[in-house]
Amino acid sequence: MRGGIPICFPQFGNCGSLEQHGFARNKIWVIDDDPPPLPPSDYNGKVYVDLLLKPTEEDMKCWPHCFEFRLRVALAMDGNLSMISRVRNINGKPFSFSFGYHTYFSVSDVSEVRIEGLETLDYLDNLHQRERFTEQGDAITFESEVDRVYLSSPNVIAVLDHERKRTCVLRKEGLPDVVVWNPWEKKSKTMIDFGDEEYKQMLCVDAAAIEKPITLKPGEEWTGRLELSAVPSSYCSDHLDF
Ligand SMILES: O=P(O)(O)OC[C@H]1O[C@@H](O)[C@H](O)[C@@H](O)[C@@H]1O
Repeated sequence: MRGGIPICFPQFGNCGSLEQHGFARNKIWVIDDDPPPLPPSDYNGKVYVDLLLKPTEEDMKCWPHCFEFRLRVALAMDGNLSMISRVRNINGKPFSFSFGYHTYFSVSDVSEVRIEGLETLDYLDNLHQRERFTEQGDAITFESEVDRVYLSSPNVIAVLDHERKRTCVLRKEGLPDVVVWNPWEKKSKTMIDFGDEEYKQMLCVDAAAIEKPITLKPGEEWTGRLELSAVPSSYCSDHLDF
């Protein structure tokens, strides 16, 4: 079974020596029982939890850098979901990492979905040895396998689901890249934790930092934010501030 928002850290994909998408998504995180409060400007009736990840001795063997990762997951009264990742270098030396919120969207029919906000951007195509192309179309639509890293994207992206008359809006900060992935029919059949037909009802649109890894000096902290909201499709894209 697949879904949710796995955290890809300290490596996105297979560009590096670590396991695919890094180790963070396969770890048990600890709940911080006494998290710092939300800033008053952000309070707005939100409920939140802070999850912490620190490297184990085993992690240090394959990635020898000491860090603290604080993930705040906040849910607002209007249903908006925010994820705030803070990575701090508590090491004596600088380190670099890549990162992604590997967000699985449930859609009515992927052939009827389009993404707005990525048109005209350059992307690396994972299906062509990461060769660089430039997006030509108006909006991104789907009729075959897609596995791309769109570069230097705007901070607002919309996933429009016509059949469901719903638009999911991604607002991001600190995350210049966007990965778009759907395995389509042939690849789905090779994935043991994925039904043969499940590609029709999903689409991954991941806010990420991949092309230019993040480097932190000792004591430095990086923040990457993602906010997801769902609005009726009639509201869409003219009202969005791309
Ligand atoms: O099977 P995994 O490790 O969860 O990865 C799924 C996909 O995740 C995407 O983000 C990658 O771009 C794809 O290349 C990859 O196949």
